[in-house]
Formats: sequence, C-alpha cells, structure tokens
Amino acid sequence: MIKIENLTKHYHAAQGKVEAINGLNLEVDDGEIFGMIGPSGAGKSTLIRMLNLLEQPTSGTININGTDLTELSSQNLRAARQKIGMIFQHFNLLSSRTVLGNVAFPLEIAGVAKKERIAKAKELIELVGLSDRADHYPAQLSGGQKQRVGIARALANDPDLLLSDEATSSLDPESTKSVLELLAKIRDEMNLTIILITHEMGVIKDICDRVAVLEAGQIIEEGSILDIFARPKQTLTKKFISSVIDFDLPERIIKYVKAERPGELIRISFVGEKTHDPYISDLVKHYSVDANILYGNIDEIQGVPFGTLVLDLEGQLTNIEESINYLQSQDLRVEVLDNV
Ligand SMILES: Nc1ncnc2c1ncn2[C@@H]1O[C@H](COP(=O)(O)OP(=O)(O)OP(=O)(O)O)[C@@H](O)[C@H]1O
Repeated sequence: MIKIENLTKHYHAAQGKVEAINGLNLEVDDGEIFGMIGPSGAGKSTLIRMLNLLEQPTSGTININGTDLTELSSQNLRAARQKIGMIFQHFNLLSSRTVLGNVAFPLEIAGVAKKERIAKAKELIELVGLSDRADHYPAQLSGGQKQRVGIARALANDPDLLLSDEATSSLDPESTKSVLELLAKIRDEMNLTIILITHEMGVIKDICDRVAVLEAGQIIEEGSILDIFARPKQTLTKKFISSVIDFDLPERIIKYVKAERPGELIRISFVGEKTHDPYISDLVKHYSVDANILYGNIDEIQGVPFGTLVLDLEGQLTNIEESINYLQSQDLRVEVLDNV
C-alpha cells in the first residue's frame, strides 16, 4: 500500500515561491490503477516525481509498503527505486541502443549477468508484443511501439509500483488504446500497482479503478471511477467528465427549461443495474404523475452502463415532490432543472 501524508513541495523560482503541492494526503491500494487528473500547473508531474524521490518533498512522508522513502539512506533508496518503474510521455529511450539493449539497460545497472539480463529482456519484449522488433532502434519504431519498449524497460526489475507520467499524451487514439490495454494486462498478470497522471479524462475512464482530481497542489475530489462519473461534486471534475461524456443538454431542452410550463423538469443520472430498474413506470403507477422522457443518453464505463435521462413530470405538486423523493431513495442522482 502507498500512503502519502501531508506532502508539500515548494519551489523557489525567480518570480518567488511556488507552492506546487500543498499538504496532500492519499492512499493507494496494492494492485490498483490509480489516476490523477488535473489542469496544467496543478502539480501532477511534481507529485509523481516525488513518488520515487526524483523530486525531494519539502515536507511530508511517502510510505510504500511500510517504508518511508523520505527516511531512506541513498543506498536503500537506490534499492527501493528499483521496485518502482516509470514510463514517460516522451519515452526517454536510448537512441543508440536497440529495443533489447534498452530493456536490458536497468538490469545492467542493477548488476545482473549478461545471459540472465538478455533472457529477462526477451521475456519482457515478448510480453509487450515486440518480439519481432527486438533488434530495431527507437527511431525505427512508432510512438506506440516506443512506449511498449518503455513499459518493458520499466518492468525489468519486477517493480511493485509503476508510475506513468502522461504516457499516452503524445500517442494517437489507437496507440493510446493499445498501450492502456497493455497496462491493464500487466496489472492483472503481475498484480502491480499503477499510478498514472494525465490531463485526459478518457484515459481515466478507460483503465483506472479510482481517480483523484488535482487542483493547485491539492486533491479536490477523489473516488471510484463510477462514483466520480455518476456523482461529481466539483466544477473542475464535471468539466473533465464532460470532455468524455456529453452532459450538455440540447438547445431545444434548454429553451424548454426556461419556458413557462406546468410540470417539473428533472435530470436523473444512473449507474449499473439502475439502468434496468423500472422506476419510470413506478412513478406513473404509484405517484400519479405523468413522466415524459425528453432526452437521454447511455454510455459505458468499464463495461458498466451509465447514463442520464431528462424527464418532464406533470401532476399535482405534492405528487411530483413525492415522486422526486422516491427517485432519490432509489439511489439515483436527481437534479431539478430550473436553471441551465
Ligand atoms: N523546477 C521548478 N521550479 C520552479 N517551479 C516549478 C518547477 N517545476 C514545477 N514548477 C511549478 O510548479 C507548479 C506545478 O507544476 P507541475 O509541472 O507539477 O504541474 P503539472 O500539473 O504537471 O502541469 P503540466 O500538465 O503542464 O505538466 C507549476 O506552477 C510549475 O510552474
């Protein structure tokens, strides 16, 4: 388990003090894929670089499997770092070495004998699907293939933790998808923990179990993917979500919300099995209201259906209120749309 407590990082730049990370607390479970998302300057790179002490914290602790990295001697820190792999946006491969040479490099540093390190590197190259490219140089590879080499290299010392610093940000959508699938496969097969930072909510939606939203060096919201997508609280979180799921109401609905009308307009958000529940017919049957569906969409998050529905409820005011209470009691997120 990874436990970060009261972590801060302040830089002293020419323009004055920069508070990049401000008293951040976080726990990540073993085997989790944990995403951190935030706008530019939120502190994502600073945070991930502190997780293997590439960047020294100003204060706070970083505890990995019971060891506080900030307390380690430089020799012990070197050993601890071998158990933390890292992949980068621009791959950071050695251009003068082949794929095999790049993947074997960390083993060479760790003092592993040549025969052994070649065998291990070949095994990893096969795992990332590049066996036919082992003798190629980075310049002969596509971006997606380079990142696969980066992943194989990061796994060379059998890490417990893999840090991903915007690893798919310079890849096209197809390569992004296949790299994310590879990361998910590695997590499943090797049971390692992955912490990734990104500014793309699509990445979070596709592979993360949990996510933290970072703003101005602090976590402003955190939770499981489904929870965050179904019940985002912060404006910034909603903004990120709307980049992958279209929550915007069509113009005709907005006009209708603003118009004089007899009933109440509500938007329901639902997740998972709730998509199958007959709650609309329940409304009509038990609360004597008419429910007209004006708009709806259903998406899927990691195989779980997720959607919203805009209903126009008409009937007596008390019946409408009771029906809204009923929907809320069904664990659905219900918003009354009197202002959009
Ligand atoms: N070496 C440094 N010296 C001074 N200030 C720094 C340094 N590195 C980062 N910062 C500042 O710390 C803050 C957080 O930067 P950081 O790069 O961690 O953000 P980020 O969320 O990764 O942004 P981006 O998505 O643009 O990479 C920013 O205000 C940045 O200017």
